[in-house]
Amino acid sequence: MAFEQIQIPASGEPIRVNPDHSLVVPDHPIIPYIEGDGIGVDISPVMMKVLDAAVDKAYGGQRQIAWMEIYAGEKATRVYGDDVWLPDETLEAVRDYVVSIKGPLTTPVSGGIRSLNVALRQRLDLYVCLRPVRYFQGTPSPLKKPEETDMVIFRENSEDIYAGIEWQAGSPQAEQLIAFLRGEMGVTKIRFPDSSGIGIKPVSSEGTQRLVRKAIQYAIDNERDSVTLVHKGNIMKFTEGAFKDWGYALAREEFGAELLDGGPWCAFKNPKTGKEIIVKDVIADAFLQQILLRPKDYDVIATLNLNGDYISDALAAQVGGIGMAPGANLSDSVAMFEATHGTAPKYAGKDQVNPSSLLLSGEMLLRHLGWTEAADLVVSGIEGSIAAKTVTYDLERLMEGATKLSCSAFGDAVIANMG
Ligand SMILES: NC(=O)C1=CN([C@@H]2O[C@H](COP(=O)(O)OP(=O)(O)OC[C@H]3O[C@@H](n4cnc5c(N)ncnc54)[C@H](OP(=O)(O)O)[C@@H]3O)[C@@H](O)[C@H]2O)C=CC1
Ligand SMILES: O=C(O)CCC(=O)C(=O)O
Ligand SMILES: [Mg+2]
Repeated sequence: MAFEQIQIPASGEPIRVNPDHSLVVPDHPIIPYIEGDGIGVDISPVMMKVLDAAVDKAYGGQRQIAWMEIYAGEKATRVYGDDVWLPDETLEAVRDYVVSIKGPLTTPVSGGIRSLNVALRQRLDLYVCLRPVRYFQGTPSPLKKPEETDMVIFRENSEDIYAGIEWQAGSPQAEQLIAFLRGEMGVTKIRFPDSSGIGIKPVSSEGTQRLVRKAIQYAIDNERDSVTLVHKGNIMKFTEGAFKDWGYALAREEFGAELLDGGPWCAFKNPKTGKEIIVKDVIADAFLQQILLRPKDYDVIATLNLNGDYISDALAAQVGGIGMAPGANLSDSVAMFEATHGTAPKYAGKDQVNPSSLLLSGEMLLRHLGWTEAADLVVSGIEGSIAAKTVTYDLERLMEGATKLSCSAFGDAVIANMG
């Protein structure tokens, strides 16, 4: 395989995928990375340094990541030319090298380019956005008992209003669609038809089923107690309401769940442990207050794309903020890890922000490779740094007696605290 701009490291080998989707991971896997816009320049080098140190410490030089830079966002326009934000060879590399990691990418509000993050997820059909939310002892939190927040979000990543099918107010397309809706579909509820932009919200049974299947399987494999379908189905009946109905139907038909008290809640026995797993649902607005008041009631969360976006940042705040929140975009074979937060432009290049989101995304990557010893070292390094109260500005400003470290110095503290 030859690329135009991507340099393939001579020292590494690609990861391969077996027909059953399991990975064949060489000792020197080539891992593509996108540096990212804004604070990407701060956190990505720290992430690579920390992961390299963890792998070295865990395997004494026998294993090593061969990093391969690939390009998207502003850096891609510098490397490939003015209007190239997401080169085809970046998509090819993410697909063909199977496991990758990215920094955040800027999306302008209102006009300008569409989200490159959404484009990566859609074009590679990375249909699960997996965002675990856990508490690290000592992290400042607005909650009295932040350790009770322990949830894993499965956010549908390929459809919903987030797919970006929309037309600007006053455009010929918006006018044509509004005329069609009013003239041929009998729609009378568009309050200001002459000045409305229009967005479309596709939600399918196929998209819902594959997402909810993954969430339930995760609950089985990780011995979790419940899966909650979060939706706004009372208002958006045939999109969010259908998500709930299709999710419950899948739990019954594929996992043998039986109705509890006449339903719709249902439950089945975990085939691995015999323990009951409850499948339940909650309306999204109520959920946002319950995660603050009764976080212990929630475990694995399956939700639609936009809800998942909001819920990710809300839950992150409960355990210390989006500087601490990792994630992964997954298809059945390809995995692209990324932080939950964005490019935080006001901090770009200042070596200030918390790299933990990306470090913990890297920790998920190591675990995905089966390199659990190295993954555990990243966790212990972060735990040790927080316990020692040596933290970046976002945590320091909320802690008493803490020492404020730069982004890169925090990475060094994580390395020093491994073990
Ligand atoms: N997956 C992706 O690539 C994502 C990209 N984006 C994009 O990022 C851009 C900026 O979005 P914005 O809404 O400002 O959201 P951001 O997540 O970039 O930043 C919002 C605030 O969160 C805090 N924060 C973010 N990252 C960190 C960190 N690593 N350490 C400590 N604090 C952090 C900062 O808070 P404080 O000011 O209190 O210090 C920051 O001002 C947009 O273009 C958006 O589209 C957004 C989300 C995800
Ligand atoms: O694509 C973007 O710019 C924002 C994405 C986002 O907020 C997210 O995935 O959590
Ligand atoms: Mg978001």
